[in-house]
Amino acid sequence: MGCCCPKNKNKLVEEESLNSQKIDEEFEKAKKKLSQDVKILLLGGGESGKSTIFKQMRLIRDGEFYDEEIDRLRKLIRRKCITQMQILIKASTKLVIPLKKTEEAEELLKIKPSSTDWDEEIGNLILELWNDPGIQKTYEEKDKKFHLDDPANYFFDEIERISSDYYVPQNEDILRARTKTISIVEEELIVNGFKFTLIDVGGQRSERRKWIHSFDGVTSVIFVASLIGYDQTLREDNSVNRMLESLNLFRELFTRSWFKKSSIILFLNKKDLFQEKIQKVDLNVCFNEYTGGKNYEQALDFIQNQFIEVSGLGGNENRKLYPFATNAIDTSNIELVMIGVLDTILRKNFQTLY
Ligand SMILES: Nc1nc2c(ncn2[C@@H]2O[C@H](COP(=O)(O)OP(=O)(O)OP(=O)(O)O)[C@@H](O)[C@H]2O)c(=O)[nH]1
Ligand SMILES: [Mg+2]
Repeated sequence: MGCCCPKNKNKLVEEESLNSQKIDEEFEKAKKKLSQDVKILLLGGGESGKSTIFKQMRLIRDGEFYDEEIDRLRKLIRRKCITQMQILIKASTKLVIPLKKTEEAEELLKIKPSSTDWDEEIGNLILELWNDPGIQKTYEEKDKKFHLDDPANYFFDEIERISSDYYVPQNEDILRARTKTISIVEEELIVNGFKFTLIDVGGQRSERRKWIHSFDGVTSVIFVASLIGYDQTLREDNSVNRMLESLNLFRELFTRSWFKKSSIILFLNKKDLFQEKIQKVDLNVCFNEYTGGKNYEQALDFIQNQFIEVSGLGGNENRKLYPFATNAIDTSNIELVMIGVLDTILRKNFQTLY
């Protein structure tokens, strides 16, 4: 029989803990050097939250957004308020939902968002319409019957502030202002003292063929999937469910073996909106076999397992999938998660040196 006397056992434990302490110390020393070469690619379907995570990283690095960006974003946010309300008005007509504020609706439809300067009258129109029960009823039909940007209600609720002459977009507004990514954006970033390169690409179908150019030398992929996609269809194809598209895309990453050597991190994003949606829309609209009802944890677990299953990494000890539930609007959540992600990536890189 092997040695089992307490004295030797204690010695073994001591040696093991000394060893792991030594590895930790070496890892801390190597961390700075290793992080220089870390290249992380954000992948995932359209509107999953990649660029919002990218923006958060820049915010964490710089502490604020630049003035010239703020000017552009003020215009973008106001333009969005007009276009999103126009979508709601048109949807109400299509769904035959009567409005009380028909004159205001006609006025707003006449505005050309890209060539009109903002004035407070536009803000008043939007406020009146947002308070119209017909518009509220139409809003409840979004996702099921038509597409609207996820944060549209946030901007409408804030319309008086946004409409004011003194309006300066706050970080919360900027993080919610959406523009579809149509290029590849690469930036050197810093979290917790460690530099790395983050790459953001467009997630809609037409953008994906550009991805291949970003794959070179990638240390890690953060795959971003929107948790609320289970009752949404793609903007680019109304017959395809967003969650299923995201799972297919994820499967493709593994079947094509593009990232054989990279660590794959999964961000199950928009957990804040998911928490609300799961109370109203059952996950079984997308997955027949789901029986967990409105329970957030069960629903989250179920979705996570779907991703683990398609990756085929469930039983693979050498190649693990690292899942995180995230809220890309919440700076402290993203900072905390990124510290964990970087640590995981660096440790993996470190292990390959030995
Ligand atoms: N509430 C909430 N909104 C989010 C979250 N993540 C992203 N959003 C919003 O969702 C919208 C789409 O996010 P983007 O970051 O532009 O999505 P993307 O993946 O870059 O989209 P593409 O560029 O088309 O591929 C934006 O309005 C974001 O503010 C989240 O975790 N919570
Ligand atoms: Mg984007």
